[in-house]
Amino acid sequence: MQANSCSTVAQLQCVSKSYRSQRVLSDFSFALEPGCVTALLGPNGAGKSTVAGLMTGRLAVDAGKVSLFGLEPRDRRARARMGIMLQSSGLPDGLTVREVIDLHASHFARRLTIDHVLEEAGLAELKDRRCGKLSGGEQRRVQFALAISGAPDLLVLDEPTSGFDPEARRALWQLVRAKAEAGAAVLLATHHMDEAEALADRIVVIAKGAVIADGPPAQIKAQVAGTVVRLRTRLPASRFGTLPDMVKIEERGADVTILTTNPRATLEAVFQIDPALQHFEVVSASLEDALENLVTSQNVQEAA
Ligand SMILES: Nc1ncnc2c1ncn2[C@@H]1O[C@H](COP(=O)(O)OP(=O)(O)OP(=O)(O)O)[C@@H](O)[C@H]1O
Repeated sequence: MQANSCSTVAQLQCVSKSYRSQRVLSDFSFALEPGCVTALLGPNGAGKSTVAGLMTGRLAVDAGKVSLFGLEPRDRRARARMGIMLQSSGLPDGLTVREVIDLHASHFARRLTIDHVLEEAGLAELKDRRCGKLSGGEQRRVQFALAISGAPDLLVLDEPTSGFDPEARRALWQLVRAKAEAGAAVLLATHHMDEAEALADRIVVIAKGAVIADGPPAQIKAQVAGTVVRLRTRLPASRFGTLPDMVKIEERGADVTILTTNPRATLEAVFQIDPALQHFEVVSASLEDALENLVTSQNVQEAA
């Protein structure tokens, strides 16, 4: 992905941002391309919402430049091409679902029809319900409906599926993919690995306000090349505390799970400690393990 590609939808160039004395982003650069879901992944407080806030013009940079469709992000012409679903945004309790979508969509020249939005967001049956009487998950769906109602070229979704049941999550993922396939650029801020893996064409991992990995989901996984060794042992996990190439270890009863970068060396050491070991398996690390590994190794490098 070329940061300066002419097809870039949104771009942060060498951006810095602090809240009072706390520096959240330093010299941060990042760009979004059309037709691509970019997941911004990272631990709590990494700066994901701050990146989304700067890109959408809700926050102002201290230094550096943000451009949206080649314009200032607060420019009305740029905002007209963007749909946003934030972590928290209230809906008017007294308006029905249809009324609130109608009201919101009326600000956009290129709006979709209300019936189309209701259908796409799976809200047709709830259209006459007052927003104050919706469940948390249903309110999130209305927020998604508002985000797509102006037929945006850029969709910014901050933790879009929080409060969703598994079926509703998958339904929203399908809708988001369809928007990207139709050409929209999608920025997805999340700390759910399964969400990033299911949805994203590209994952950008940030920790402490810096990009520590950027690539397709498979590449992020391969970058760590971690392997999980699972054991069932009678020994306490503390006996395995200093295995070679071990990234982390977890114990649940007799089951011990070890994330390692060298399964052969780790297993050889395990057998030396527990020669009677009968039950073990070796599997590829999940994206979640890969992320944890990346963030941990970044912290270790910083401490060195
Ligand atoms: N308005 C604010 N005033 C002061 N500090 C803030 C403000 N907004 C965010 N921060 C701080 O900036 C840092 C980055 O916050 P941000 O919300 O961007 O992270 P995040 O990656 O989105 O976190 P989360 O996953 O928890 O939503 C955090 O330490 C947070 O406490």
